[in-house]
Amino acid sequence: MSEAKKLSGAGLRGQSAGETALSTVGVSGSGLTYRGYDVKDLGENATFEEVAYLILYGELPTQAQLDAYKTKLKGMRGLPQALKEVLERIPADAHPMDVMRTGCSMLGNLEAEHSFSQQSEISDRLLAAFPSFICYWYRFSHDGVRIETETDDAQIGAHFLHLLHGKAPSALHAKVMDVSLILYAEHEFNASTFTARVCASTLSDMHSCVTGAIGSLRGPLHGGANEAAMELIQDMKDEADARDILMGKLERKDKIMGFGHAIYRDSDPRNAIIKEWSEKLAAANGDDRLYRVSVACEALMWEQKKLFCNADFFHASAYHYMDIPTKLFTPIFVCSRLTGWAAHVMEQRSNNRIIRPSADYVGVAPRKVVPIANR
Ligand SMILES: CC(=O)SCCNC(=O)CCNC(=O)[C@H](O)C(C)(C)COP(=O)(O)OP(=O)(O)OC[C@H]1O[C@@H](n2cnc3c(N)ncnc32)[C@H](O)[C@@H]1OP(=O)(O)O
Ligand SMILES: O=C([O-])CC(=O)C(=O)O
Repeated sequence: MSEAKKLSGAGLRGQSAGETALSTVGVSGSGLTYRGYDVKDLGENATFEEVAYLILYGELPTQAQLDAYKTKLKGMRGLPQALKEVLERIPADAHPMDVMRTGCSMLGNLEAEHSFSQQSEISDRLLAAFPSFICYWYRFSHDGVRIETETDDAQIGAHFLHLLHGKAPSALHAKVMDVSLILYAEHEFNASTFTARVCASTLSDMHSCVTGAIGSLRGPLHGGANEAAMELIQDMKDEADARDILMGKLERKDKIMGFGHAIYRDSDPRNAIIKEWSEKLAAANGDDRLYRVSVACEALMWEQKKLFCNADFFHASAYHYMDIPTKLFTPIFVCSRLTGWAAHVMEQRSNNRIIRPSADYVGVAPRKVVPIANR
């Protein structure tokens, strides 16, 4: 078993910022559990709706609870007219993460959280509505169509692909989306979740917490890495080309997106799972170039830097094989991580003290204001 990564230095690394009962990350160097269940076990033996229920409500559902939950979520997919009008005004060249942020914020105006007793309803509503509003905006701004966001798909992953492509996905694509949503659902005190918790600690509303979290997830050092990884691999012709491109980047000391992790030491347990599905998609697709160059990148990064793929790297090829436009990669992460964010907000609220750390002052010594005419 590997040792835990040495955690110290800037970025609050290694400092406990609170307690959580939601997940463990890299407790023994690698490994990820949601409420005590290994993510691999969940990926193999549960669906995303079961995992969302586990994260938001504390236990895996019974069949009756799951059926009722799926029916409930299905009934919450519609968008208010005012939100559609806002989405229609956002230009096609906007970043979809900005669309998510605006959509979440707008829904907070239309369906505000007036009391914390509404927190579970609001979380379920966001979980159901996120795929609707990213696809509504995308299809309107790119194809000029106003889609109907209430599909009959039982699961969120299939529903997303259906809205995006205008037809129900294959069983393989629906399965991969479902697993992907499970992998991205929760990850302890990562940057976006911590953003949500800081916001929650002021006793703010759920939509504000989630809107802030979306902003944090957008950056390429966090969720935005899956898009950046796609941009890296998309033009690699073959394994040799992949090695040349990466060596050049390493010589220039560029960051390679989709590699490394703040907590894990020698692997991210989500990588092996999505990598396997990417390989299956490549085979089904009949063109495995993206998969092969990704494997070559993985080998070279380990050989040269002892850096491993995080959850984002093989998601790039997997999503591409399912015809998902690159700029929608990080919004899918949002559709999943909403579960973790919302559960952390609820956990923070249940035992709250405002999060307000201190800073080490490194500025100038105390001084007097010089009258403006003498400066
Ligand atoms: C779902 C997710 O959010 S997973 C993370 C997604 N983000 C990325 O893939 C972006 C690329 N990766 C990174 O920038 C980093 O690895 C982070 C942000 C994830 C973690 O950052 P840190 O905890 O500061 O990394 P860590 O302490 O392990 O870095 C050790 C060294 O490896 C280098 N390093 C880490 N990751 C990379 C990388 N992807 N490419 C090149 N060098 C890297 C660091 O620059 C550092 O070098 P230094 O000691 O010379 O400064
Ligand atoms: O934990 C982190 O720092 C980033 C990450 O992998 C995640 O949020 O899924």
